[in-house]
Amino acid sequence: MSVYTHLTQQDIEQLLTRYDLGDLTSFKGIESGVENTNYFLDIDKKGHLQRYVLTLFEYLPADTLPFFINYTDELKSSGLPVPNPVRDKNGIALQSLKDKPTLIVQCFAGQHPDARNLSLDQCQQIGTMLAKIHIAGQGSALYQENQRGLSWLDDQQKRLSPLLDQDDASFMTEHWKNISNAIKAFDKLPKGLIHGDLFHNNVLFDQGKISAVIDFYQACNDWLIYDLAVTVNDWCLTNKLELDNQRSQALTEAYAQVRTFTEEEKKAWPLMLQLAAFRFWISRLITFVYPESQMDQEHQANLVRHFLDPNEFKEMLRLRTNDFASKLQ
Ligand SMILES: Nc1ncnc2c1ncn2[C@@H]1O[C@H](COP(=O)(O)OP(=O)(O)O)[C@@H](O)[C@H]1O
Ligand SMILES: N[C@@H](CCOP(=O)(O)O)C(=O)O
Repeated sequence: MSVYTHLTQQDIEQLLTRYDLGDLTSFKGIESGVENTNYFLDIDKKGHLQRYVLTLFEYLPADTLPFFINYTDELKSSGLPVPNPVRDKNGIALQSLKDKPTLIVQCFAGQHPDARNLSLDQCQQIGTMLAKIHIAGQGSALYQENQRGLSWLDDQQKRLSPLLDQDDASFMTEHWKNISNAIKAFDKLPKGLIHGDLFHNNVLFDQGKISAVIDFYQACNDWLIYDLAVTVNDWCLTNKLELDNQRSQALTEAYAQVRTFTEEEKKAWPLMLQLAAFRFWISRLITFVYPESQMDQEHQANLVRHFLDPNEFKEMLRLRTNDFASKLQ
């Protein structure tokens, strides 16, 4: 499970004294997280039980968090179902617990959709939602560099390739050379605030409708069409990891109903699918090759981490490179 930092009832009750939320009735570590430590908190306020999610950030430094707080506040103000942090009695969102930056957010109802059984309707809903997220971000003054953008990818592929077997190393180097060269031809792709990690396990559905989009901690300014490619690469797959054309069409057409694609975005689409596959191949490889690198000893001892299979994205990269049929309408 991915609860890296263990909390006692006393730890949480102490934190709650800063808020006006009510009394803790129970709490439970959330096993499904990947990056951070999350707990469900059940809190009773005058006989009314409310559930919250407490997050301790294991890697993100406190000074990066105001961006995410402000961004989710803005999205919430635009009427989108995203968890923005609860404020304490002094109006402050960002706290610290066990020396980790800490936030409490509202817990939304609903379940993650079943990865093996994503329906056309769910794909349409997420396409519409992503376009609304992009439109909502268009007027924002907020800015955050993509920490997993082109220069990070360039550094990481140099660092990783000597550690891979020869076939994988040359596959990586060659694909990166092609992708990073091809991107230079596109200098007018619309940019804005993106989610950056809109996988199905960052979305909740309740009674058939999206009830929440969560985990904005990869959000940043980057190409909007790249965000769509990240989403399609997770939501629109056959069981062989090819693009499922029906789902992909449903998702991208629903998106385009809200935000029209530019001609340059249409041309860049096959490349963006490759870039998105490359990005997650790299980030998943890092957790395999350097699983301990970002963690201190105390946390390693507590840890059974969810390892996500990098080879899925390597295979996706191979398939997307040879896929000449995928088009945006
Ligand atoms: N606001 C929320 N409402 C409901 N469930 C949530 C909320 N935040 C997190 N969760 C649950 O906790 C799990 C882990 O949260 P997530 O933010 O994805 O963690 P990580 O960044 O560690 O992957 C989610 O998959 C979801 O089931
Ligand atoms: N959705 C990602 C997991 C989160 O990626 P990270 O780069 O934010 O650690 C995946 O499935 O690989």
